[in-house]
Amino acid sequence: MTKQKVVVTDVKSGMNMAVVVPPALFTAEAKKPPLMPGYIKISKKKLLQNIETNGGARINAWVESMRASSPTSRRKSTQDQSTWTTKLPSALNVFDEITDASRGKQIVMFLDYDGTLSPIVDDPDRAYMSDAMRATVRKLAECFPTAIVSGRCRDKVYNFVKLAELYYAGSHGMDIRGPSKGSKYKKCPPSVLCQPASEYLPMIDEVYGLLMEKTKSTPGAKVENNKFCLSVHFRCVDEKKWSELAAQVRSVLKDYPKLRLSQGRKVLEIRPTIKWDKGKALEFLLESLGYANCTDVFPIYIGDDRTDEDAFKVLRERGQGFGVLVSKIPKETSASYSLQEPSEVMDFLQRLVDWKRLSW
Ligand SMILES: O=P(O)(O)OC[C@H]1O[C@H](O[C@H]2O[C@H](CO)[C@@H](O)[C@H](O)[C@H]2O)[C@H](O)[C@@H](O)[C@@H]1O
Repeated sequence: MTKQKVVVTDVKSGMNMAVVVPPALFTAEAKKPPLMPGYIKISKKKLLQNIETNGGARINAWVESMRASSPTSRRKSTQDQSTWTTKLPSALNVFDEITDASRGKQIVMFLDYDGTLSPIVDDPDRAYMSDAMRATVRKLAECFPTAIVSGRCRDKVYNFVKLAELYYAGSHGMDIRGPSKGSKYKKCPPSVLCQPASEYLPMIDEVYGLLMEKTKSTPGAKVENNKFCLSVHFRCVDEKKWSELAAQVRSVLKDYPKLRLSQGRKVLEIRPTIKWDKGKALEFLLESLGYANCTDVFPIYIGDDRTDEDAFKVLRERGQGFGVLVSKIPKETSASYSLQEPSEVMDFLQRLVDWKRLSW
């Protein structure tokens, strides 16, 4: 029997899952045409009921989702690739269209860090950004207000980027600070601008301790404290141990209903259930910069991860600017354009700088 891949959101954990299930679990909805090659849209409620009653497979669903979050887990077919580039053209190929659309408007740049400005590496503590990328981002920030929006703790991402003239939104946007010096776009003092989850700090610290203890028996697992959220990395965990790790994380989180789980690239991300994400951070930053109700603002958000989708969606809903997804493989996304990897991101940023300097 052929198995099928579907994307659902776990209503209890809030986690997006791409799961592989046998056709017996599908409703008639599954017969509708797929959204993207290899994916089928079905009733989330029905699928979750089916999953829950079909062997109590919550942990299995997590593991399937963990597999799906690995870029190498999907084979690239020629059809996938051509659908992908038709649906999401390269931002480099349509550069003139982009600059035409922004004419007369204030471009504001939002950049994710891992996988966007720095290549994905095994050790999260060694995800360095190249000097060339740093120099490009520095020039970019001279041309446009620029913010880094990351799942990482703000101090940590600052220590990688090391540019004081930028805005930083760490912990998936739950910790926002303005430029500490040298920005002509500084509209506010360099103090902390927004920390909507500060009451969760003690809980996050407690859960960090529990997860460290619980996961220490799983070789390769790494828990990262991102201040207002936590990351449990499984990039270096043997795939055979993923269900063990998922069970360990689940056993801790079941006692913390005020925390939710989402997923990034080979990482389980734990954060407060508050309605705040990278999309809200983008809106907050636009407001701080004085562009809240402006029609002539043109935000560009570049990111590679599921958590960046919240920001892409906000841009679509506002009908302003656009999102650029950094990915070599097809993904469901609300972004409008794509770039394949950080080196292409650097080329795109450099072209924006050159274009802006020509028009000065
Ligand atoms: O929003 P981001 O800036 O993209 O942060 C998301 C997570 O990025 C980091 O993890 C990812 O990059 C690591 C280094 O390349 C890689 O080892 C890991 O597998 C990726 O998931 C960061 O360590 C996490 O805390 C962030 O949540």
